[in-house]
Amino acid sequence: MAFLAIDIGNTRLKWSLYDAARPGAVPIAHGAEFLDHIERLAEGPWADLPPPDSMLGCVVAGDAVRRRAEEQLVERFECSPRWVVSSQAEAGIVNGYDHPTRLGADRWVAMIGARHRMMTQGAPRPMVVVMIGTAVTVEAVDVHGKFLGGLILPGHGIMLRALESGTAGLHVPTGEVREFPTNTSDALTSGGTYAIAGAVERMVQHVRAHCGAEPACYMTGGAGWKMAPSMNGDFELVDSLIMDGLLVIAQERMLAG
Ligand SMILES: Nc1ncnc2c1ncn2[C@@H]1O[C@H](COP(=O)(O)OP(=O)(O)O)[C@@H](O)[C@H]1O
Ligand SMILES: CC(C)(COP(=O)(O)O)[C@@H](O)C(=O)NCCC(=O)O
Ligand SMILES: [K+]
Repeated sequence: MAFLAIDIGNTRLKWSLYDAARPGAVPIAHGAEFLDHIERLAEGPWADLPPPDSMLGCVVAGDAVRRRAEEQLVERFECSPRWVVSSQAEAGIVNGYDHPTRLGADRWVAMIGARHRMMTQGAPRPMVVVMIGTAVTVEAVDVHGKFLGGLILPGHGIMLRALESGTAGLHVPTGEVREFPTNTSDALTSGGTYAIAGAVERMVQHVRAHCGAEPACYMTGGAGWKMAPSMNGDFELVDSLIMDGLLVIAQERMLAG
């Protein structure tokens, strides 16, 4: 029962094909396409794949992008598209958002993936779940799996473009992360990196104070590896957090009939 998981963010579509919708499954194949290249999937990376029996995805890019992905799915696999919508509760997470369905589906699925991982690692703990994609999100989840709330920040690229377009003198190549930057490139790169690291540190403090326990901290997203060396504390970098969450949800829904 092959299963295809898809995550469409604001920059790239990521996909993973598994032999079954089972948490912990190893992908048979996986890939990522920038949104401009979605039309290549059916005749490119998907051309020689065994067709999945089902799929589940999350999409936060617009409706037009979602439709282009659905066209590829139907063209290549005749597979009915199914997309996760954030809800009141699913797979161990309870949604504390004012309007639960307005929470980005990628954030919801990543928390579900993180909670599942944390429960396999030992006793339940609160969590901080960080996603470094086009935007950066920093979620707080208590020991019972309640999503308390989260931060949204601009990602590295958006921060740099905002500074470039809002100033006369900030057009420079990417620099290095330095504690005390002494040139414009390093100052910009370090500023962006420590803005994210600082926001994450604050959320860790908030969770520690609110929950009275040390949170388990997970980080994911296309630019997670860039942030990892600059993070304080014990962050586990898990590239597959969203795919893991999709596997958990797909299996639970299958078991529920
Ligand atoms: N191969 C790559 N080369 C350069 N940057 C990358 C690459 N992959 C990811 N990134 C960085 O990660 C971000 C996109 O990550 P991703 O998780 O795909 O975002 P989203 O989910 O928002 O589409 C980009 O903004 C970019 O900074
Ligand atoms: C915050 C996001 C833009 C992150 O998108 P991404 O960086 O993964 O492309 C996305 O999850 C979103 O559009 N959320 C809806 C608003 C919300 O979660 O409150
Ligand atoms: K994402």
